[in-house]
Amino acid sequence: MCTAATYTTKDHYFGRNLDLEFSYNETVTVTPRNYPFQFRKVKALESHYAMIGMAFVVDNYPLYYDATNEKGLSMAGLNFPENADYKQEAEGKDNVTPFEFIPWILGQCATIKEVKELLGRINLININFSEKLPLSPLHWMISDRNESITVESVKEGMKIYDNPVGILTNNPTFDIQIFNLNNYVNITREVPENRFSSAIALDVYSRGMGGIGIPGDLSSSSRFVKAAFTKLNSVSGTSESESISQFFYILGSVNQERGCVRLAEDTYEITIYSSCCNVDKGVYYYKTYENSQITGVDMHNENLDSQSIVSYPLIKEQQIKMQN
Ligand SMILES: C[C@H](CCC(=O)NCCS(=O)(=O)O)[C@H]1CC[C@H]2[C@@H]3CC[C@@H]4C[C@H](O)CC[C@]4(C)[C@H]3C[C@H](O)[C@]12C
Repeated sequence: MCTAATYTTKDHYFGRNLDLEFSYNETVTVTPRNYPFQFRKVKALESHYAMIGMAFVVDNYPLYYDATNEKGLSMAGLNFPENADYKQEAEGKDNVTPFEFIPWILGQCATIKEVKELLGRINLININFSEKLPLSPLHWMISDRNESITVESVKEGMKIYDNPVGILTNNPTFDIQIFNLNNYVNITREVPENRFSSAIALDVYSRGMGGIGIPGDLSSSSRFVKAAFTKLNSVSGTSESESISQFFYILGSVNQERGCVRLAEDTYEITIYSSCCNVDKGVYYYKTYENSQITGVDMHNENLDSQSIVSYPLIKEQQIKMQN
């Protein structure tokens, strides 16, 4: 499971939780403008927008999970089992594999408007990265500073949804996730009134009772509701520190704590990392399951005109600041 989110204060923020039972050794990776991006079927991008994000780098190829380019366009891939359906190569289309999708879009587009143009020609094809790394079933959230869309390649074809909430989790398909919010029309952050019945006196004995009914479990449809409510009601100062703190609280509202979701005898799904990218400044912040300190990588501290990718291994140990 995973959750992706956007948030706006003075600047714009994009990030995600990666929830999984293991990790691939992902790194915060900057791809500069002149790194030649090879693709299996379409022409290489010899020069393109620079990007920063979380990637598993294999044979000098960054397999991005989520990233932001220098224009502030961002994109994240999230699990979409049973629903994702990739196609055969088709003539007259841009045939791009799912593991090339993030570089293909972020390399060339600055806005959602431009993304929609490219998506009109794209065909997500069924080619594995390697035998060891077969395709994974994903769907994507793509966001610029003003809007977000959700992209799903399913049996019936490519679906592009406007995403007015700026949240994405996993199954079911996005139309159902959005429809499901109707069931929570009654939820409020205000002190609730007794609308149950005037025949009985009901007491608001605790703060937060307007939220009773928001799901607290870790299923993907429940996380969608919880994260949407938290994000849409978020209030924070506009400084960098206040913005990213609030952002990590939004993601934290749907954290997976070890022990709560068991996959096998000794295997539990956890939030491996949470990220928050300031898309205006190109700074990628993250926390890991064991390291609750925020670590940052600034893409503009790298030479963005170079040809070589730069990767920072995650700092995973807990950082404790002793006060005495
Ligand atoms: C598993 C993750 C989603 C997290 C999630 O939702 N976990 C719940 C699992 S469960 O639903 O609960 O069982 C997703 C998100 C991004 C993915 C990588 C994208 C690049 C690359 C694409 C290649 O084609 C295959 C290897 C590759 C490294 C991918 C591996 C894996 O697929 C990643 C990490």
